[in-house]
Amino acid sequence: MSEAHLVAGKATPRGRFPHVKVAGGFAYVSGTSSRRPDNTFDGVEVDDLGVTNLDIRVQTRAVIENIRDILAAVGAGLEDLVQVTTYLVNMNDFGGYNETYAEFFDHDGPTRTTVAVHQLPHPHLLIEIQAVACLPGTADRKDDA
Ligand SMILES: O=C(O)C/C=C/C(=O)C(=O)O
Repeated sequence: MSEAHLVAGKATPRGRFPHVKVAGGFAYVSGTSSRRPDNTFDGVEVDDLGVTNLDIRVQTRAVIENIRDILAAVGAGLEDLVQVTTYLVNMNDFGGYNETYAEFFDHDGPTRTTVAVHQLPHPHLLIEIQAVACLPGTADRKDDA
């Protein structure tokens, strides 16, 4: 038994899949980017000369905040995350990503894996994160007992 959710107010998925699926006391969040509901992106600026500047810190923050909003729709929060997989298009961005990540999580946070991939679904994207949370109030959580 599982329950798929499209979350109002978040960017519409670019394909036929939900933002998050709840199953077995866990919430599985689809790959999430810095895309805004109007399909523009946080962490993307075009200057007066038409040069596009991409900011890994701004994108990382926006991704995590989008995941926070998606989790809120199923009654969970960033503190409930148990596993995170991060996709970067360039490992040179690891430092900026890692610094911003540390503003949200510590060593007691979710397990994490970070990999570099050839491309993400839009050329302005530097980062995408997929995550799993353990829902509050489920039998798997010792701290709810
Ligand atoms: O929603 C986005 O902006 C990026 C994520 C897309 C996917 O992960 C996907 O289409 O599978």
